[in-house]
Amino acid sequence: MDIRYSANPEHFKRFTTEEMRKEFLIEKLFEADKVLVTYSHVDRMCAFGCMPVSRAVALDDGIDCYHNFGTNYILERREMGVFNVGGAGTVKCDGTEYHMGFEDCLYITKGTKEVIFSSDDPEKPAKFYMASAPAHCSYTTTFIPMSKANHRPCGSPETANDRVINQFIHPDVLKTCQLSMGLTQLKKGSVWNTMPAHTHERRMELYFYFEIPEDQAVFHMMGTPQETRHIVMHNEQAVIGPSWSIHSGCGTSNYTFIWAMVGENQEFDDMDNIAIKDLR
Ligand SMILES: O=C(O)C(=O)C[C@H](O)C(=O)CO
Ligand SMILES: [Zn+2]
Repeated sequence: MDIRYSANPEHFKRFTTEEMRKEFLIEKLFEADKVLVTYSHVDRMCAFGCMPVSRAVALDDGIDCYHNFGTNYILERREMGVFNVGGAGTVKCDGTEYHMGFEDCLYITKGTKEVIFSSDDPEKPAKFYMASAPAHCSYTTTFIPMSKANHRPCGSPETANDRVINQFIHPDVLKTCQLSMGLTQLKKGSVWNTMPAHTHERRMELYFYFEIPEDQAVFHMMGTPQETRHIVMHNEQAVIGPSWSIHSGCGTSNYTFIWAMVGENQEFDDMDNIAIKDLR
């Protein structure tokens, strides 16, 4: 398991490119028949990736659960959101199967003992991207297709940020302890996400970028609004955004990303918006 301790904004000012990447970038989430996990000490958010190819793979495959989480199974005191960003596949939660196509989402409640991933076709394996945070009560495991999400169009072609924010794990859709998650799609020709930028001292945020063409990249902006830096991201990579940092990106093409937030509240619009002219 890859463990990340949190950096503060004063130290961040002096980070080299390599130090920034080591601290915040999650370079690899998918490897055939493995579960890859990054455990961030920012709000104890974890990013998981599982790509089952030749066999069904359990969530705790290769993970010493008691050593890393101090519990008997991973979701004993955690909740989890799952998005499929690959071919069709199935997530089995304590015996109940959820068949998931591309960009379908599943919320898995705290208390789910066994989670097993499989792909319909090894030639087109499913890729399950997951975010998980501590939870203190159980809600209902819920399958959320794109049709059930809240859709919030925003931006415009003139400012190259025409996009739709799709809120899947959100208080208007279902109850969770603290996790909220969604997927933002940029229109062709639009390259900026989350611009104008914001911070939210009340929540951290994890971004997972996908549908970035092989030869393209996203420049993910981080740092305090007065002291910004960037991390170059390639397809299917994630980045940890502490509460003090802006989180915005500019691609060399359009792309899609999944955001996941945890913290003090679940108020999506509780943001400290920053005017573009004030960014440094
Ligand atoms: O494109 C956007 O803008 C977003 O998707 C914003 C994220 O959802 C976010 O940062 C929520 O706090
Ligand atoms: Zn945000």
